[in-house]
Amino acid sequence: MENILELRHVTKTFKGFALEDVSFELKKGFIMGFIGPNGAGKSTTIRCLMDLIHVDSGEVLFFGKNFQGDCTELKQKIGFVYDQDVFFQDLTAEKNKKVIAPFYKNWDDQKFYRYIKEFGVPLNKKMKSLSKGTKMKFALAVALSHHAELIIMDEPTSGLDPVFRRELLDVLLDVIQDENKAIFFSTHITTDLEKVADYITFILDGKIVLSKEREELSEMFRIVKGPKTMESDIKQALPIAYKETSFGFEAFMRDDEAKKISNKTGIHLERPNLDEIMYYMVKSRRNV
Ligand SMILES: Nc1ncnc2c1ncn2[C@@H]1O[C@H](COP(=O)(O)OP(=O)(O)OP(=O)(O)O)[C@@H](O)[C@H]1O
Repeated sequence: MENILELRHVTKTFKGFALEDVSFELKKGFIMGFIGPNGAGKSTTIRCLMDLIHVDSGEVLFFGKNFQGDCTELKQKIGFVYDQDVFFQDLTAEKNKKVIAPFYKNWDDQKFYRYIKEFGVPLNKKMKSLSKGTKMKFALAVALSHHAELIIMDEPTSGLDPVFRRELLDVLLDVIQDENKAIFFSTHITTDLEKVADYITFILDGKIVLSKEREELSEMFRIVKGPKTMESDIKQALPIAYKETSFGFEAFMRDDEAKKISNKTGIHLERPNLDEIMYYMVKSRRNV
C-alpha cells in the first residue's frame, strides 16, 4: 500500500532542543494521531514536514516523492490546519475565503458553505472577533474544501467544546471513507484518538518512541497490580515503570513480560488506555 507521508531520519536542532532521527510513515486510507507531552516536538515535526522550517538532515516524502522546492503542487493536495492565526484578522471570514479559494485548483464552494453551515461559523464577522474555537472551525472548513488528499492538523481539537469535537471526529471518519486520503493530527486529547485513529505515533524528547497500529499498541502493554508480597517477582519481570500504591504496587510492563507472572496469586492485569501508556512512558523515559 502506498505511503502518503513518510519521514526518513529527520533531524532539526535548536538551542536546547533537537528532533533526532524522526522516522515514521502513514499509508493511504488511515488516520494517524501524533501524541507526546508538552515540548516533545510535535509542532516542530509538523513545521518540518510543511517546510515551514528546514530540516538539518533527513527526508520528508509526500505521495512517495520529495517535493523540496516544488511546494505549489504539493500544497494543492494538502489541507493544513495550523495552531496559529494564519488568516487575515481584519477581514471577515467570507472575505478570507474569497482571498484563499483562488489558490486552490479544486476549491469546492458548495462543500465550503456546507461545512460553514454545519460548523456554525458566522461569515460576516472579522476573523479577529471570532472565538478561538470558531477560528479553528473556519480553518477546518477551509482545509476540507479543496479535495485535499492529506489533511495535516496541529492540535485541531484544542479549544473546541466536546460536542463539536465529537462532530469533528465524525467529519474526519467521513473524509477517510475515501480510501485515497489520509489524516495526520497532533493532539493531547487521547480519547479522541481512541475513537478515530488507526495509528499512533508517540514522540518524547524529540525522538519517536512508538509508531504503531492503535490496536497493536493496546495489546503491547499491561498494567500489573498486586500485593506488596509480590514485589520481588514483579521487579524481576523488568517493569517499564513501577510505583507503590496503598494496596501494594502498580507496574507498567510489556505484555509478554506480564504474561510470565499473570498466573501468580494476587496478580491482576489491566489493559492500559492511551493516556496511561503515555503517562508511564513519560515517567520512565525508557525506550521499548
Ligand atoms: N524556533 C525555535 N527556536 C528554538 N527552540 C524552539 C523553536 N521552536 C520550538 N522550539 C523548542 O522546541 C521544543 C519542542 O517544541 P514543540 O512546539 O515542537 O513541542 P510540542 O510537542 O508541539 O509541545 P506542545 O504540546 O506544548 O504544543 C520546545 O522546547 C521549544 O521551546
